[in-house]
Amino acid sequence: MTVAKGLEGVVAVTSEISSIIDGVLAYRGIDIDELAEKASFEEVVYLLWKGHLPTRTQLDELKRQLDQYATLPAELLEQLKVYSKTGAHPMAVLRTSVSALALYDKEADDNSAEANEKKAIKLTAQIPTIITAFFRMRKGLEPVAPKSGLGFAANFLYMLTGKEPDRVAVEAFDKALILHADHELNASTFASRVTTATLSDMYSAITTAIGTLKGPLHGGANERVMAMLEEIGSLDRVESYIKSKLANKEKIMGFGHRVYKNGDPRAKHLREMSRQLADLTGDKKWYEMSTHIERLVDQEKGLKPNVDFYSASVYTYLGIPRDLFTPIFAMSRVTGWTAHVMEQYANNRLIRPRAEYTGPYNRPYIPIDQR
Ligand SMILES: CC(=O)SCCNC(=O)CCNC(=O)[C@H](O)C(C)(C)COP(=O)(O)OP(=O)(O)OC[C@H]1O[C@@H](n2cnc3c(N)ncnc32)[C@H](O)[C@@H]1OP(=O)(O)O
Ligand SMILES: O=C([O-])CC(=O)C(=O)O
Repeated sequence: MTVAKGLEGVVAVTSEISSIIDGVLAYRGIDIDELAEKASFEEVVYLLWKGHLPTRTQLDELKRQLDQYATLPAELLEQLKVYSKTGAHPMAVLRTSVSALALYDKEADDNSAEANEKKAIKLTAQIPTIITAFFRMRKGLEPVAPKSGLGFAANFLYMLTGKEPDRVAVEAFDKALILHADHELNASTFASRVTTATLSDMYSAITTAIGTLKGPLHGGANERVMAMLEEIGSLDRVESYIKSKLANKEKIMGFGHRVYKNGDPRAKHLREMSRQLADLTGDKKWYEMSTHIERLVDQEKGLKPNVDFYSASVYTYLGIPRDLFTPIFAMSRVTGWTAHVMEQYANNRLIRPRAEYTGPYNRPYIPIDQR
């Protein structure tokens, strides 16, 4: 057997959803650079699920359904109140809450294409409500109910703060959601497909995916980037901090990638957004520290920033607390996960690789009294 450690280079499925070819990321064949500049998040969601861009009528209908399903079951809101007193991380709360949503959906175990399309909409609509309700309850505040007609990005910021956000914040946040929506066979998407391939249900697959995204080598890196920026604290401390981490062979969060070796095409958009928000807020510290780190890590290790690096400063400039960064990633990526779940059901085969056994052979069973 040849072992591909970490499954590097292994092509495990065929997919029509997103591609990374020669460092270019495309959703359904459309370059992410174009989508980031021209599309809205809802258009991208439709594109990922249906394979083509929506007409105005189709887009309005999707927005209507996202509004319709954004409210949470009352029982889950009660549960969230309990979770808000535990000190739990929002990703743990999101994982548990998405699993719990299945208990209140009569179609949870219906794996038909129609039921799965509806569940994809429900999950996408409800995750922002879970994140924001938990965030507010944790601060002793009442949750803010979703407001129809605001749009997905604006509604999240509204439910977070209780105030309608300004246009610049909405546009930046919408673009960040587009950039995070799908990414070929990344670890959490793969995990969701493994669960789906046993013919389990969509809620199980998305619960699996959230648990996988949470790790610091994947989506959890964005929160760690901000923790690092805060620990460094000022521009003049960047060089000694980074050089000493690298000398100790420690990883710098937000750098490196399994697939991109010459840079992640999403990072330039997030860098530019960080620059613009730094200008707008008049607080250039996080942006200047980030660009300095980027220069140093490239110079010392030849590593480039991934999607998680500049999203940290972007979300901070938008006033979003650090431990919501990965839940926000999940709130966008659930659209890609559900697209992959539906694609997997449509052409399923159990995913079951092999392991090369490296343990001992031919050992006798020793009775318990003789051990
Ligand atoms: C949305 C996302 O999931 S994007 C990725 C988010 N994760 C992070 O930002 C965490 C930091 N980055 C990493 O840990 C890695 O680059 C990964 C997990 C993203 C990719 O990992 P792999 O493809 O397995 O690469 P691997 O970890 O084997 O790294 C190869 C070499 O580059 C080094 N390296 C990779 N990333 C980094 C980093 N961020 N900082 C310092 N060194 C690094 C490794 O130490 C290793 O060096 P060595 O050959 O001297 O041992
Ligand atoms: O593709 C990966 O390995 C990780 C990543 O960038 C993503 O999930 O967006």
